[in-house]
Amino acid sequence: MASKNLFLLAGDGIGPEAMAEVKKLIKAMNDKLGSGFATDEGLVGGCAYDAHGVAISEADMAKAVAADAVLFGAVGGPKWDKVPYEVRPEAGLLRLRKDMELFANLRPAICYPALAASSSLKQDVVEGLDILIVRELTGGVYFGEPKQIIDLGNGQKRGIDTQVYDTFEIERISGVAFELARTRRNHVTSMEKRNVMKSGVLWNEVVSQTHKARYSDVKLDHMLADAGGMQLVRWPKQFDVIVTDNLFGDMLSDIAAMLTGSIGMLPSASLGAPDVKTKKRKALYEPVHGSAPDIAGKGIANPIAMIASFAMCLRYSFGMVAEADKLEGAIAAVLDDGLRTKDISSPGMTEVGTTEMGDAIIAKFLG
Ligand SMILES: NC(=O)C1=CN([C@@H]2O[C@H](COP(=O)(O)OP(=O)(O)OC[C@H]3O[C@@H](n4cnc5c(N)ncnc54)[C@H](O)[C@@H]3O)[C@@H](O)[C@H]2O)C=CC1
Ligand SMILES: CC(C)CC(=O)C(=O)O
Ligand SMILES: [Mg+2]
Repeated sequence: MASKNLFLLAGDGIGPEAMAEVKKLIKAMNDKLGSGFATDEGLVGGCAYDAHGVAISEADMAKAVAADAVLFGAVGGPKWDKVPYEVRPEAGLLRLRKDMELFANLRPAICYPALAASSSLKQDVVEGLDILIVRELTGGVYFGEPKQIIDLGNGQKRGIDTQVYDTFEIERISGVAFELARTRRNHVTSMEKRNVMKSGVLWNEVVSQTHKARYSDVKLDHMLADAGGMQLVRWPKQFDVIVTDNLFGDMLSDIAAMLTGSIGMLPSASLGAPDVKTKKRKALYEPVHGSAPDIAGKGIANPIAMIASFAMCLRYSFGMVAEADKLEGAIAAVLDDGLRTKDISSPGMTEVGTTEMGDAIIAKFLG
């Protein structure tokens, strides 16, 4: 069987702790199921800066581009707060997204039945929740130029970021959202701020045109992004697929994370366009959370977001749908058994560390 080449970038903070659980899972799949994964590892973020003075080396960038899929942990932390902006840890992740042209970031927020009572929201608000945020990932204010701080010479400085979207960027991300909606509950909500932003006006127009031209069978709603944030915590089950820009998608998915119990639960897939000849798409899989410096090194991080990101990798990069379903089922089953990391723990549950949670999920998956 041809190898499935995975490039692992664990990063900083809890990144390596969560990635360790996925490495155990990959080894178990190779040893017990003959899954045929070949892995290589590189440095990204603060650890890459410490080693090479950049947030990702050219050699590791080349490996990421060449891999069938990249698994990414998390980057950043207070240790690197003062490094030059261009080489800050987060720049490594942004470069991966941009250079690999990973324009579509899928962030599913699913409330596992066992966690419905432990959300900070009322049980009936989150029970059965299954929404998908489709975040545009290579445009908007994260990448728009100019992006600078200028000295105004009067004791004042001016910080500038630029929100830019072209028609094709909005068209292709809304196409992804409509296609995915057709496999779900056939409903897309587009979020922008057309009341204050020109890019929001264009976003709204292009999503509507794309809908009319190719996806009129899908229900489409438009919502201002601030109201969308409010509706997400008021009655999130009104949504199926949310499509939004890079910045709003970042913020709305952190909000959605708390509907599921913890940000330690939310996986994501960042996908490029399918290659015209091979149909393969570049892909990077990462938890929605960051490096969590406050809990790094304590062995208490929730590895579920990272493991569920690997499940998305099985599904989207390798077509291993049965294995992906089984892995997601193993996560649900372990939660049903009452196992909880600290972030999702509640009275009467069995609190476990990162390693125990990983081991339990792997055992269920193989069992
Ligand atoms: N994709 C990435 O690599 C991201 C990196 N970051 C970076 O991470 C650093 C910390 O950022 P924060 O704003 O604190 O966000 P964060 O997501 O790292 O942490 C926010 C809170 O959630 C908790 N948390 C996060 N993941 C968890 C997990 N798996 N299990 C249990 N608890 C978890 C943390 O302990 C913390 O209290 C910053 O340098 C930031 O730039 C932030 C977001 C994404
Ligand atoms: C570059 C990242 C640190 C931004 C972020 O928070 C995210 O993509 O979730
Ligand atoms: Mg974020």
